[in-house]
Amino acid sequence: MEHLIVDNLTMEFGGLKAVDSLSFSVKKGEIYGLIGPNGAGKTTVFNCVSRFYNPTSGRIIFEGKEITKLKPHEIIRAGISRTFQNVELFKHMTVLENLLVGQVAFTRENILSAAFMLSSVRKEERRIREEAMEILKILNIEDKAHEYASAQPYGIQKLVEIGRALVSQPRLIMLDEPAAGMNHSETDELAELILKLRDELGITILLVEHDMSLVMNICENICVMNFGKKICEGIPEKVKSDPAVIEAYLGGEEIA
Ligand SMILES: Nc1ncnc2c1ncn2[C@@H]1O[C@H](COP(=O)(O)OP(=O)(O)OP(=O)(O)O)[C@@H](O)[C@H]1O
Repeated sequence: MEHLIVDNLTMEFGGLKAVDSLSFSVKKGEIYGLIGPNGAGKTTVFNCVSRFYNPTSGRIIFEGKEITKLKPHEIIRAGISRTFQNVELFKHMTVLENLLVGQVAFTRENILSAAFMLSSVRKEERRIREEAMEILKILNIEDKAHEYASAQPYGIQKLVEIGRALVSQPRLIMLDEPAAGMNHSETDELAELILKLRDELGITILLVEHDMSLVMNICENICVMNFGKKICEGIPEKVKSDPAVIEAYLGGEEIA
């Protein structure tokens, strides 16, 4: 079943078509890679799907419903969340608090009852904390829960960023260069984590990443972009040996 369909998407900035008539679809439970040289348009696609950008034309369909006109917070409620290229944590909060920020919006209780701290609200708070701790367990960083985010090495901060994207219980998560700045062993652990998110939580993964060995190892299908357009799509073996892909990457990153 198609989980996410990007249909003929175009995003123009002035005269520049950052995304140019792009179509691809991601199946439910798939790990799908979106790759391409610097400036190819990958992050712009994420920004269109998460509705930070208003696409110039085209449609985005999630679970059979068109989401092209939804607002960013409605996208999260619809079941899609994302991470960003640069880690943007609240550095003076603990790791756990970073996951709890913004959670009030998701509770079933209203602000007025929260003000009186009704027992149902306290229960709701407890539930949210327990869920956040569960996420930290999945990420294998529950022992860091009460430490400051800023005290963590970069690799852990990137996991906290993924944790924040998980609190809304997404059915599809878009990861924007999660391995950037990670060393080899951190990247291997990240690969295991992404597989776990898919296999154990059933989350569909859309991955933008420059680390080609990570992409080739865990993605089932890959869309390669260059200058906003799709130049190749398919399984890793096909993409790796495609002449247009090799040409696009010449002088850039090597394809593992
Ligand atoms: N808000 C914007 N205003 C103007 N141009 C933009 C904007 N966002 C992106 N672009 C341009 O769109 C093109 C695609 O950028 P984008 O960041 O999507 O590429 P990318 O494939 O994610 O690159 P990288 O791998 O370097 O992150 C670039 O030429 C970029 O300068």
